[in-house]
Amino acid sequence: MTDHALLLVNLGSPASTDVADVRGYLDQFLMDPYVVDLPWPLRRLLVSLILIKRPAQSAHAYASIWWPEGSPLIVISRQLQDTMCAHWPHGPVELAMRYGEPSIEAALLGLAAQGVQRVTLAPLYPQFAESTTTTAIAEARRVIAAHGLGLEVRVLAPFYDQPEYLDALAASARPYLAQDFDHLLLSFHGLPERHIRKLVKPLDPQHDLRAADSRGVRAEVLARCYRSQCLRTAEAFAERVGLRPEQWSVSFQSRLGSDKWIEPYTETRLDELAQQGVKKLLVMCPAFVADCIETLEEIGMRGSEQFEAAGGEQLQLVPCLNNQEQWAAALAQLAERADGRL
Ligand SMILES: C=CC1=C(C)c2cc3[nH]c(cc4nc(cc5[nH]c(cc1n2)c(C)c5CCC(=O)O)C(CCC(=O)O)=C4C)c(C)c3C=C
Ligand SMILES: [Fe+2]
Ligand SMILES: [Fe+2]
Repeated sequence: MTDHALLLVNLGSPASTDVADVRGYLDQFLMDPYVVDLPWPLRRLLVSLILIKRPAQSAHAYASIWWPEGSPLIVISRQLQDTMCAHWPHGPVELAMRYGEPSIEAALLGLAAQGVQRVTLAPLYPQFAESTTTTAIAEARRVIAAHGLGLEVRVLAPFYDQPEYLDALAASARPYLAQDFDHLLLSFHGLPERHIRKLVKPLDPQHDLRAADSRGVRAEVLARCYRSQCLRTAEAFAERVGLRPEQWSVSFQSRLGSDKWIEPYTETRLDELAQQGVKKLLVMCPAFVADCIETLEEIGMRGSEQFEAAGGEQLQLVPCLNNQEQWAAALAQLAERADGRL
């Protein structure tokens, strides 16, 4: 059977580092109601305000990490797509981005035109958020309905606690953990607290968005709480690699706007750790399966500078899973048993 495709989906990047391209990309991204969850007029106003200064700042940041072949996120995702072909015997392996190119629409239309009957949709986000997982699924659903595509789709659920993902993460980190280091910071992408509260409050009005660990979180709450899933990933990872509690901590990066985002903030932790005497800091970003502007520029460049200015000696960024063989094999196993509905 060669009519069962695997569709890898990640977030996306601007087409180039030109300010106009970055502005168009940010506009598409931030006008997504799953990302800025405000009614359209307020969303339009807020995003237009953000788009006054942000495109130039982001274009500068993208330019500092851009590769000759293009955006690291897209280039690495293409490499993973190639590697996955050897792990997916059921049909083509395609790549799509939620924003920008290659689009989910083009990918699904292309697969349908090739005679594909079934698609396993794999949003490449280990932890669940509406601003990542849900919007990717919603876009696939929209495309299929709009074009009347008769595709049978299965969805890979968030895999924050799945042994294959955690084992790949542990294997990728071990060479770095074998070196001399004082502390490991697991920096996850942040999220406005509101995004979590609206999903979790109806299930558990008392749910603690400042909790230090994920112990005791009920399964149905865990399934909706991005922050608890990040903590669960970190706890399971630390156990796998045998870290003592004082050797690691969790933080959340990339805050945008003036809303309250989940804490502790990575920026704050970088200063605190340096002030506590940490000299050699390792940073991993397990919410990202591919290196991107958020890891390479925000942590690897700006985070390093901040840590050193605060008295630290060296911040070493552990690369994301990227195109590592163990990760590709893990993803194939996860995709094989994907059974979520579109
Ligand atoms: C890993 C999961 C991600 C979550 C959750 C997420 C939420 C989220 N992001 C923004 C705003 C921005 N994110 C940007 C880049 C970006 N975000 C993710 C992943 C998650 N985002 C990735 C993989 C990337 C990298 C893209 C790349 O091209 O390398 C950006 C653009 C860059 C910048 O200007 O800083 C913005 C803006 C919000 C508002 C949000 C939740 C509400
Ligand atoms: Fe983001
Ligand atoms: Fe939680």
